Amino acid sequence: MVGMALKTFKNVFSRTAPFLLNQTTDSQIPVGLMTLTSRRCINNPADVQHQEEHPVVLITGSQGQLGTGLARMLRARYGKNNVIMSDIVKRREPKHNSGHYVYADILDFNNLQEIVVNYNVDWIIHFSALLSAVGEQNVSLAMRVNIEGLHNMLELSRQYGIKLFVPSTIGAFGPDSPRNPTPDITIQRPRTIYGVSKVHAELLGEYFNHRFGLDFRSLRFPGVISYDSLPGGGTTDYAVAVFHEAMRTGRYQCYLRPDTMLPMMYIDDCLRSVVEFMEVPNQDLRMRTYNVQAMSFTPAELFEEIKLYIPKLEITYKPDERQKIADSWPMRFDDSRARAEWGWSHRYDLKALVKVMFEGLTSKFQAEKQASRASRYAL
Ligand SMILES: NC(=O)c1ccc[n+]([C@@H]2O[C@H](COP(=O)([O-])OP(=O)(O)OC[C@H]3O[C@@H](n4cnc5c(N)ncnc54)[C@H](O)[C@@H]3O)[C@@H](O)[C@H]2O)c1
Ligand SMILES: C[C@@H](O)[C@H](N)C(=O)O
Repeated sequence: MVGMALKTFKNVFSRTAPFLLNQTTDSQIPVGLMTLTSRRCINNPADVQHQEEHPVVLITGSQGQLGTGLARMLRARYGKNNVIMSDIVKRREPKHNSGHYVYADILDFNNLQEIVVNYNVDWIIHFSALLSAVGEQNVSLAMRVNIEGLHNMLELSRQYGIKLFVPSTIGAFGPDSPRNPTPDITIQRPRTIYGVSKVHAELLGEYFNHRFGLDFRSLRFPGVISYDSLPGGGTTDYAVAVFHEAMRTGRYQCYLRPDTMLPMMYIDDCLRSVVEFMEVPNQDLRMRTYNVQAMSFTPAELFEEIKLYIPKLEITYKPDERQKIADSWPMRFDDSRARAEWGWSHRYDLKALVKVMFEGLTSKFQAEKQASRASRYAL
């Protein structure tokens, strides 16, 4: 009886003040409650009215290409107050039509603890990262954000019993991997710091799962294409940039060769995959990391499809350092295990992607024009 009571106490206690129980040598982890009282205050945690039946989700790096859309999707599903967006930059969307937004530097463990405790976070969607092209420009920063930041997320999630999602990428494979198709489990020897940091995340996450029981989940995404948010400096960005340039100027200079085939996905499919994957019961997952794929195309194939909308589109090619990265990545993903084991299926193929991009950008540009006309009249 006493043993059981102690165990129950320990379980409850380890969720409320886990850093007092865990033996750790990590200097970033506070040694007592004093550290919490000295931290700066986050915005109105007292206002939080969670819908108890739904998880409270913290999104890191939420101002990037994927974060804003995911927050919208999760708020519609779990309630506005159950989703805490965070980043180190100011929010893009107007304050009045969004929910909680807090400053969170993923390199500041104490700040993360404060947020997790004050908002009673159940899930973390860890989006903060430096992408492939930007990472190669600043390897030290990429190592800090993508590797040290990931360590903080794992430790935080372990200590507070949080379900953790960390996206991986086609960039987690390298020239030694089979490229067409690339299966879930194969050789992974990437040649970018981005790819190395993602393999590191996959392996550490899986280790924390089998060693500590952490509910770690990861999906390897292809290049993600969206019209209402811009990509943050990856090798696949051309497939977004061409739509903007085609509609604004009728011209585009591509930094990849016309025959460079890469896996791609429309953002709605990508974000839906996160939600569906996170909702799979833990015991039903056979792996912690899965490939997900929608389509594969070359720049030449994409531009042909775009020319159905803009026949006079002028394309030139000037491959740069990103070509080498793309040449080492998968051409096609084998995502048969995600389809068979938890029901993944994409909805957008190349034709549907190009259609939705043109429709979305047309409305976006019209709205921008109207807003700028209105502000001119207001002066
Ligand atoms: N977009 C894609 O095509 C794609 C494909 C595969 C995987 N992914 C992965 O999905 C995740 C989200 O990608 P994205 O395209 O939205 O990235 P992004 O570059 O658009 O956004 C990343 C965000 O991280 C934030 N950030 C940087 N340093 C930070 C720090 N120290 N603390 C907190 N936040 C910090 C940035 O401010 C930015 O808002 C990344 O992990 C990325 O590797 C993206
Ligand atoms: C593929 C993906 O991880 C990202 N869009 C990049 O190119 O870096």
